[in-house]
Amino acid sequence: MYSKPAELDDNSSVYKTLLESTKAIPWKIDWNTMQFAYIGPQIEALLGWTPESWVSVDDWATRMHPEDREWVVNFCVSQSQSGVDHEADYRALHKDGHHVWIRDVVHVVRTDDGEVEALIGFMFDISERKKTEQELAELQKQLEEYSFKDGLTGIANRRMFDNVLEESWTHALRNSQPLSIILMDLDNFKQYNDLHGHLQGDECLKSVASLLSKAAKRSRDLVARYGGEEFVMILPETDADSALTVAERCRELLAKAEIPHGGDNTGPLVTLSMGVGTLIPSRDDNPKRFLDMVDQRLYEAKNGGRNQIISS
Ligand SMILES: Nc1nc2c(ncn2[C@@H]2O[C@H](COP(=O)(O)OP(=O)(O)OP(=O)(O)O)[C@@H](O)[C@H]2O)c(=O)[nH]1
Repeated sequence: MYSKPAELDDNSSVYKTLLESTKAIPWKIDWNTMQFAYIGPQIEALLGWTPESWVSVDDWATRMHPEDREWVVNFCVSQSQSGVDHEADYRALHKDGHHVWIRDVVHVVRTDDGEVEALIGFMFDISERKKTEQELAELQKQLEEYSFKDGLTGIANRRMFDNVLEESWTHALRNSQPLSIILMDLDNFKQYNDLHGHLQGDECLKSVASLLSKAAKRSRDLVARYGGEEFVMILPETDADSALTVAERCRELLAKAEIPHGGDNTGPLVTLSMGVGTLIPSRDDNPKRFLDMVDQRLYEAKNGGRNQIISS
């Protein structure tokens, strides 16, 4: 039978020093009593609780974030009962009340006849790693938002518009429902920029985006920035009369906002030209042709003297 070399016993103080000088915190739990047989003194520096205060597994479980406790305890108990080494990440409670992210890596020690005898493990402080992970997740979220959002005005961008149009088209086709689109373009905006400066131009675009968002009231309506000084609205399940009502509401809201233009040969206020289109899609149509038709109406509105709505 294997017997431990004598120098291992002699070296036990060396091992103890080594264990207690690592950043990872060693511990041992006796399986029969569920009591801590040992925990490294480093635990106090990490969590504030003295080593002596870790008496039983209950101390371990109660010093855990309530949202983590149930699954971590259940997981660790079931893995240990099956004799499987395992690890778990959870938030441990610091004595002063805040939480510290811990990774507990657990080895199940068994007797020669296979009975679980003890659990030994190391706790690692992974708060830095978790912080980085959380920051990355936050950045990812922002990136997703930026890629579907127009950076200047905060409303949906062209990419979002393309996606929503595709989706609304399919829905309308499947359910034989009307779909409306309003294309809008600010009048004489080049002159506005020339007169008031590009920054003021940007402010104007932001105000228009905000008031258009108020004009589209249903949750499935979408207002997007289509391009420079062009905006677009998708109005699902909306017939021609209702779409015209929304377009008129846009014009009224802009008139009420009274954004001064003041260019030569323009009215005193900023205005919009609009093309409105409605159809119940059939298999012979496609979204691009529909958009071209609405764009043609916008063009007519411009040619007809601007600040007007062409809907048929
Ligand atoms: N400030 C600002 N101006 C923009 C932005 N995007 C486009 N524009 C300006 O919008 C103007 C559009 O000019 P045009 O296409 O000639 O149209 P317009 O002067 O509005 O004339 P009509 O459409 O015929 O009424 C250009 O001067 C662009 O520089 C932007 O993000 N910010």
